[in-house]
Amino acid sequence: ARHLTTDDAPDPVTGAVAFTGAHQAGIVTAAQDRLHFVAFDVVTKDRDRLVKVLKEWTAAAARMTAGQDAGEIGAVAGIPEAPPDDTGEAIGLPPSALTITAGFGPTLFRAADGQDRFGLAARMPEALAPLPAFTGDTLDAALSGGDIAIQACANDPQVAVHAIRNLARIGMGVVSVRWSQLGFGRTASTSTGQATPRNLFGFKDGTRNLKAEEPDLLREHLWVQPGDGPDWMTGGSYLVTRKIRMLIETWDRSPLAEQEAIMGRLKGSGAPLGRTGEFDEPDFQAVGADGEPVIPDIAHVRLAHPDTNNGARMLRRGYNFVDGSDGLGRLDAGLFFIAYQRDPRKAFIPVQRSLAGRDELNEYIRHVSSGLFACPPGVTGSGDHWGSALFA
Ligand SMILES: C=CC1=C(C)c2cc3[nH]c(cc4nc(cc5[nH]c(cc1n2)c(C)c5CCC(=O)O)C(CCC(=O)O)=C4C)c(C)c3C=C
Ligand SMILES: [Fe+2]
Repeated sequence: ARHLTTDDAPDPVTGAVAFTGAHQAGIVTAAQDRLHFVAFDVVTKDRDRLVKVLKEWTAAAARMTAGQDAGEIGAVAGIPEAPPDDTGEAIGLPPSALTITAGFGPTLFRAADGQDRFGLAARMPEALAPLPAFTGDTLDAALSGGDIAIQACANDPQVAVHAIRNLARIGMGVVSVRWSQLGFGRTASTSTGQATPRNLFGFKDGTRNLKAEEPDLLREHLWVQPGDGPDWMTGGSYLVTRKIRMLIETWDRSPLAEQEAIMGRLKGSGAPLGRTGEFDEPDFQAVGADGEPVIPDIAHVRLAHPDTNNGARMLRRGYNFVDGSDGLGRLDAGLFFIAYQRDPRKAFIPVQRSLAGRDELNEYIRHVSSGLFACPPGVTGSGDHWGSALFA
């Protein structure tokens, strides 16, 4: 089991990440290479049926993260007359550092028409108020929101997909898939032991991130603290997802120096402009021989920096995606942005407001989907389940 400072390293022998602990795994866990993310709509009005699924999901998630079949009988050991309690495509595959992380969306607490669907409205945290609209948003409602989100991350795509598929199977009749996203390359490091990966613009992404080895910063910026809101969220974290289409063909025709000015960092090393090392502090005061700031005023890293945003910090954990082509001769590619934080009103919202109006990057990106979810603390033992304190 993990402690407050959370050591989420996979077991050296089995490659499994512990499922139980003070916090959910899959947040500060060293970002795995693959993602399958799903947002569900709850299609029942029956609160007991919903809680039953949450219990079954928790048991299945505990089993799958340990490398076992989703159900106790397994994919091939049951009676021939019944559908198996596991779908089988992960037979023989190791745990692959699978983590399964659950969150609850605003609409679970209160429907768009104000209806208190499951008697939870009084328990909705203020921090879960729906995100505001941002300048330039081109969101697709069908790809946004959702009552319950499940993030499955693993180092094998088949293991991540198997996890989501089996939870969807177990939830049939109670939840239905609203939207889902595959991601193939992490775009962030969440541990100082990890090399910084690159996004599809070719830049190192995740250099300056909250990392597992900084417990004081995690307490301040990542984990919900006692007194922040309803008790059921203490030890949890708020998840923001944004599917961001990247116009990579346009980007690929822009000069290297322009790309670096837009990001505010060098493409090769990832160093801030004017410095040499990836982890050097950016110098936002430095002025070049031409009298212009070395890091332009509209550079992404300046606009996203805590100094520009009242100290705002978040743990980014996104993935690259390519969803085929768009029918116009271009790849449908981008970044599935994932950020966890103690309070989105003090992190994602102000930072995105700062970016939305001014960031030069906006010429090359489109936000097409948005999600906000309250991820409760970790489950602590065999009697516990996702949402136990919320539904108590
Ligand atoms: C609202 C939050 C953010 C969105 C949306 C976002 C989109 C986005 N970012 C990149 C590429 C990079 N971002 C980098 C740093 C960075 N980005 C955000 C926030 C959002 N980015 C923050 C808070 C930071 C860190 C700022 C800091 O503390 O210095 C970087 C630099 C490397 C790094 O530090 O990670 C890159 C590169 C893309 C391509 C993108 C949308 C598609
Ligand atoms: Fe960014």
